[in-house]
Amino acid sequence: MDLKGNVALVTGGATGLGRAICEELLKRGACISICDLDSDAGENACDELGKAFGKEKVLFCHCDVTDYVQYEDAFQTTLAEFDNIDIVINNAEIMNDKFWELEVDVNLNGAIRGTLLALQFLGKDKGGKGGMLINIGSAASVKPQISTPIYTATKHAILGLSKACGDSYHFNHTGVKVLAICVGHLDTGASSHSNRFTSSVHEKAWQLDMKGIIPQKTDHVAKGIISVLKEANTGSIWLISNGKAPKEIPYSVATV
Ligand SMILES: NC(=O)C1=CN([C@@H]2O[C@H](COP(=O)(O)OP(=O)(O)OC[C@H]3O[C@@H](n4cnc5c(N)ncnc54)[C@H](O)[C@@H]3O)[C@@H](O)[C@H]2O)C=CC1
Ligand SMILES: CCCCCC(=O)/C=C/C=C\C=C\C=C\[C@@H](O)[C@@H](O)CCCC(=O)O
Repeated sequence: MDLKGNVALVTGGATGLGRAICEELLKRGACISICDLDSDAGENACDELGKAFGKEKVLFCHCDVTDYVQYEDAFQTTLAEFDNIDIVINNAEIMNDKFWELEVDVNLNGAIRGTLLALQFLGKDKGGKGGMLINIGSAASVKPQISTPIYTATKHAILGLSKACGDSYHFNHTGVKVLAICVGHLDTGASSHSNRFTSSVHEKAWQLDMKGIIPQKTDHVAKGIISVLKEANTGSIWLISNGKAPKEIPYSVATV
């Protein structure tokens, strides 16, 4: 897919899946703004990707998604550098139920801040040109991860946020397509720290959560995300897990 001339802002873009997404976007001609709390990793990613794809195409903005003002500054800086923002990817996260208030603030409140800012900066009803907002969910958005109930709660909430904001009622006003892409386990090696669980019972449950899981390469998932970007309908939910191709999944709710 050709993304020439598009500008994407990616939170948590310094490492892991976020960085792989940045690389795939650059390969397709987009400019990227890496927004991350980790300045060393962010500057490093900016240098390396700038060398590979052109310095003028890559920007690093130090940004803590728990801080609305910093997050808004990142949008302003990106706009000043590239003149437009077409794609926003809410990817930053932590998985640590021991620090659950921070976990909620990064994973859920951070995605809410990113959603409000994307609608403010991209929304046609706010003078923008429309665009696309991708919220990165997890397999834990649709199947409870019993070792980390609070992480599970944050990732379930991503679906409600994306479905409601991505409804065609809102899209007709804003021109901003909203998708949730749920990702299964990655081979980033981030999975094994024991100090992310609230008790030894929860830590033991991790073995059950990991049963039958095939960890995925970040570049496989990043490619999958790019492949659904343009064709997906607003409000749709996608799953990329166990190394398979992306598939659209239904949003199940009881009749009310
Ligand atoms: N690692 C896995 O197995 C899975 C990951 N996911 C989802 O994929 C996405 C990416 O995960 P990974 O690449 O594994 O994460 P990671 O831990 O490798 O990278 C997360 C990035 O977010 C940044 N970050 C953390 N807190 C931040 C904050 N307050 N403000 C700005 N940036 C912040 C970190 O500095 C880091 O660069 C997340 O949304 C995660 O929930 C979903 C399923 C499985
Ligand atoms: C059936 C449920 C499948 C759930 C898939 C899922 O979401 C799995 C996630 C697995 C690992 C996530 C790791 C996240 C790591 C970051 O929180 C970490 O790199 C941040 C460093 C701080 C820390 O160690 O706490």
